[in-house]
Amino acid sequence: FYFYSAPENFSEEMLRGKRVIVTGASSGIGEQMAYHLAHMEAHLLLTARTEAKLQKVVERCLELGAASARYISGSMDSPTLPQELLREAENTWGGLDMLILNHIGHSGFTYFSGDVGHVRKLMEINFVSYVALATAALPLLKESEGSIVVVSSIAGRIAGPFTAPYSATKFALDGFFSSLRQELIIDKVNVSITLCILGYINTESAVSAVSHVIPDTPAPKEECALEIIRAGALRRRELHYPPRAMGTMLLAHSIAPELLDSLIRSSYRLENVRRT
Ligand SMILES: NC(=O)C1=CN([C@@H]2O[C@H](COP(=O)(O)OP(=O)(O)OC[C@H]3O[C@@H](n4cnc5c(N)ncnc54)[C@H](OP(=O)(O)O)[C@@H]3O)[C@@H](O)[C@H]2O)C=CC1
Ligand SMILES: CC(C)CCC[C@@H](C)[C@H]1CC[C@H]2[C@@H]3C(=O)C=C4C[C@@H](O)CC[C@]4(C)[C@H]3CC[C@]12C
Repeated sequence: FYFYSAPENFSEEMLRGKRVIVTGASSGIGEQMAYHLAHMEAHLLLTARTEAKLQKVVERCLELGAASARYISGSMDSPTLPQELLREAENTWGGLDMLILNHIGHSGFTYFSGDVGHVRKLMEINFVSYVALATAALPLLKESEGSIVVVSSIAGRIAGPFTAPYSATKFALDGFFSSLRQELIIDKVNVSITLCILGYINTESAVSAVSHVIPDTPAPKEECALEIIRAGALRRRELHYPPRAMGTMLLAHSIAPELLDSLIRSSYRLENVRRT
């Protein structure tokens, strides 16, 4: 079924000494992934825009036991940052084992305003930079038989209201990386691609964007971060987290998409959506 067999059981030792890049590592799920990986004694190269936050995360990673930890700050709308990061990995480690693509640009939770420029910019940050990073990393990952982990969302499989530009960027990731996975298998290249389909997670940015509209309790970012690392290490095709809620949504979407759409609309506090 698969030309190589993936490991069945996860243990923290799988990450010991591994060389890992995490994007969007200054806050939220990316920050939590950095802490888990540090505890597992991985080598870390972190990135995001805010240098002051990255400095603190790197410090904490070293306290937690990271084999090494450094950062490069910059915005993913810069076309040179992906190559800069991979050059750093090659120069300091001589290779790379895992690339975790997690960053997103800011997007509101509201009716589509008609701002096409915002869509273009978000595509650049949330999608094109992922392609550029994976492209720059592929030679190193081929050598190490490493892994690419792409953090996406249920909003990248099922489109709900108020996330049109964001959803588009996440659907694009699925199209690109699912096609690339097929090509790697055809070419017998042993680099795994894991797509993470996440539900509502309790990061500061998500809670402040949607808690006035979405009454659900968000899932914990710490556990979410660990599940992403585990799925990547086990070379899984996809992660669904939280598993039961995402499983139910995806099943409902395939059986009765219109019914699910209407349930989603009726579960939101529409009167609280801020029109900009
Ligand atoms: N939280 C949730 O409910 C859900 C999250 N997800 C996915 O999980 C991932 C992480 O989300 P979450 O932790 O909530 O997000 P956060 O907003 O907490 O973190 C986003 C990270 O991206 C960085 N970032 C923002 N803009 C840029 C930029 N222009 N260039 C480079 N880096 C940038 C931020 O740092 P800085 O500002 O310093 O650059 C930060 O480190 C995303 O891929 C998201 O789509 C999926 C489903 C639900
Ligand atoms: C079937 C689904 C479309 C609807 C149900 C689940 C809803 C409640 C969940 C699932 C995915 C979630 C969003 C997400 O992926 C990422 C972000 C980016 C962040 O910066 C702001 C919040 C936002 C828009 C989340 C909002 C809440 C969403 C729509």
